[in-house]
Amino acid sequence: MGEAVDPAYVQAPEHRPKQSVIVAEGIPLIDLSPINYQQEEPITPVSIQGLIKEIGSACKEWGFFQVINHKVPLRKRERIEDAARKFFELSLEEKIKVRRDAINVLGYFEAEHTKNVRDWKEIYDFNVQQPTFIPPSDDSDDDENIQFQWDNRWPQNPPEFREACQEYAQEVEKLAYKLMELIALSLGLAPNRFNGFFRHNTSNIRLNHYPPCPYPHLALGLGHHKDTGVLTVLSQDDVGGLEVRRKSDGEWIRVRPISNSFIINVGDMIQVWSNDAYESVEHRVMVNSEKERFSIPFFLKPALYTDVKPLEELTDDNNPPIYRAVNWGKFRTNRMRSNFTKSNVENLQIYHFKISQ
Ligand SMILES: O=C(O)CCC(=O)C(=O)O
Ligand SMILES: [Fe+2]
Repeated sequence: MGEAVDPAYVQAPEHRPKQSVIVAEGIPLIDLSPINYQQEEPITPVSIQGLIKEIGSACKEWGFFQVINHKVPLRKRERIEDAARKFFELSLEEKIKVRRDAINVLGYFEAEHTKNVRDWKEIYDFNVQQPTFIPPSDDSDDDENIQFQWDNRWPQNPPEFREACQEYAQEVEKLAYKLMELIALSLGLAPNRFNGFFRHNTSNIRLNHYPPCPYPHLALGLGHHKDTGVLTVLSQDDVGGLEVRRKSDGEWIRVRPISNSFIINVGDMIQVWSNDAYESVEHRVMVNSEKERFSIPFFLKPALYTDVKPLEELTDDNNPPIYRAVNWGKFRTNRMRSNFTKSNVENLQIYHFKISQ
């Protein structure tokens, strides 16, 4: 990545980062110490009314919050961070041995596009569960319906990479399910209401590396987007750069790094299940010319065969469903194609599933 500006990375003027950064009050900070997410039984709502309220209003007002006292062991988090750093330090030649391609959707990739502009980053993706592979339902009207391969592609180096990734995945997954119980309760649902959707889940973890960028005022580490899945649990380092679109006024707000915390955000599927009670909110990542940055999102995602539609308990005559069913496998496949290269068509977005009123 030289000094000359590569037009592939240049954002349209309205999407370029602003020089002044608003940190303001920022997204809500929620203390999870009232729950013990290690226990197997669903949480009992009585003792945690306050927490459920906080989660509910954070989901409604921001779609984002930050959690502390989450009980994911710091040691495991540091271990995967260290493995990620060592992996990205390898030569490009080494890294492309596990490079993603049009069929293998997991592994290393350095040419991601978001909304058809190239992101200033490199990534590594792995699935949390080795899938019992269930293809998106037979789709004869879709001539681009390719059979993707979902096998994890582990690099040889650093040697501890695979173990570090898998250990961390287990811990962060437990946290994600506990958060789903809290979110269910905050919507007035039974805590285990969402459990059934994740038996053959397609959850994945992404390692993000944003190298220093010589023209940070023109490019973005990651262009503005919404997360397509159910829930994201993100670990960011202390550099900062993540910005969230504030719902109240549309301003971009910087998320302040807090050590040993996680950033949680609602994805498109919660938006559909909740019939817009909780919305998936836009976010993006700024880069800077001095420091590289690392982040590790865990994306909770349902089984490929899941039809996601507004939950019956949350809809009635006065609040009719505003979405038709979204088949997760098809939605994901379609989006995956568009992340791969620059294309001339608009990406499939969740609003395309809105029932016209
Ligand atoms: O790097 C970050 O802080 C955010 C990453 C993100 O939003 C994503 O990978 O979807
Ligand atoms: Fe994201």
